[in-house]
Amino acid sequence: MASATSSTLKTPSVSVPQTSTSASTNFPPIKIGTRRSTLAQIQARLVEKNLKDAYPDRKYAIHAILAQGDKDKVTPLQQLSMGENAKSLWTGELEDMLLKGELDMIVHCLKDMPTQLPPSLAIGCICPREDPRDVLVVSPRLTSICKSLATLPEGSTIGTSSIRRAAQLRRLYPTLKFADVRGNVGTRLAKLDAEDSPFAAIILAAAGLKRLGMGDRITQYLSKDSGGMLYAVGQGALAIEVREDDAVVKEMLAEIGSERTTRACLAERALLRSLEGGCSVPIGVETEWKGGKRGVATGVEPAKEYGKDGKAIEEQDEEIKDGEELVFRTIVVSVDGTESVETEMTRMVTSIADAEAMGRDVAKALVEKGADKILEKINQEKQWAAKKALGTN
Ligand SMILES: NCc1[nH]cc(CCC(=O)O)c1CC(=O)O
Repeated sequence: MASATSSTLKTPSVSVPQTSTSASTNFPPIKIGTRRSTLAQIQARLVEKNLKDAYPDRKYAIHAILAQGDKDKVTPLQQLSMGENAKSLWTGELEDMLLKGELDMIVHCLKDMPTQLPPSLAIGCICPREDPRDVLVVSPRLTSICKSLATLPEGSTIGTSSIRRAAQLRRLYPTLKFADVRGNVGTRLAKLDAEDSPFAAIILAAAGLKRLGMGDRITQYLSKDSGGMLYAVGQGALAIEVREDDAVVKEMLAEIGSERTTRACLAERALLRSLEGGCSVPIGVETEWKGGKRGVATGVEPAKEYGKDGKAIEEQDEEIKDGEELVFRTIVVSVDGTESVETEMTRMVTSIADAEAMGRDVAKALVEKGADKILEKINQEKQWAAKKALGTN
């Protein structure tokens, strides 16, 4: 992000108070909401810093709120996120506060945001994406002999609560076992490191570890070409939720959003929205901008380094170049890993509408290849499991 001195303040179309008159500093602070975890608070500070660089004369205040999903550590995630609860579990309180004006924006991991937001709330911007990949973190007991999924001892137990992660790995590594591991990133690492830990390794998002300054725990980066794993829709990107009618805050956020990340992530979310029937869909994606004038393949957001304080070390948010195309890969896998459907599509994406159309077309391509049958079966199994848990079956 631009530093405070070098940032170019474009003339906003609405009046964003930002001049260095004494009046502007008297405006109430912009209230930034976030969850209470260390990672959530680092992410909120990152957004605050980017806003400060663009609008140095405004004041900001971070409100870290304990979410329902953080309080309940017992109920299995799959169950907590069923039906009615799906939308409010992590963000319900924060959204209520935003609607009441007690907050002006909420910083979210885009991955955790439902594809449909409550009425009168909207995504104000999507910030430059961190590394979107999943990673393998091997137990310290094994790191000297195991550097990858392929070299883990047969029968090893991998900690992950994500059916997307487990299903993709079952497909390629049928001898591995999987078990739930819950809690924030620090808790999961502690469970892996414990003397009596049942886990040989866990799977985490690179983005969270890097933002926490714990990138040194990464044993293997996973991708289609390494380990055969595609990431979750929106993984690695931060999204800012706002009141739809708050023109001032939206205008401010336009300064810190990323065109590249926004188009790639909105394509991913349009795909998910097209496929889901009320339940979360275990789908892996990989999006990448390729070609154009630079002529080199780059990630969605070229590798950006974060310091231990979570601040971006290097500025990196170039516009999309002429001729650059979005490569969009997907996989849908049955829970047991025995059935799978994959697609790859490459297209010029010159607007958000283009991006969303591409996402919908990718969904069609997946359905044509039979992904709907895999998803239908998963939804049936989930509903059955939920009924059983509630004692109605
Ligand atoms: N499901 C929890 C969650 N939500 C976002 C991240 C990581 C950061 C990100 O994707 O932006 C994580 C942790 C993880 O999956 O390892």
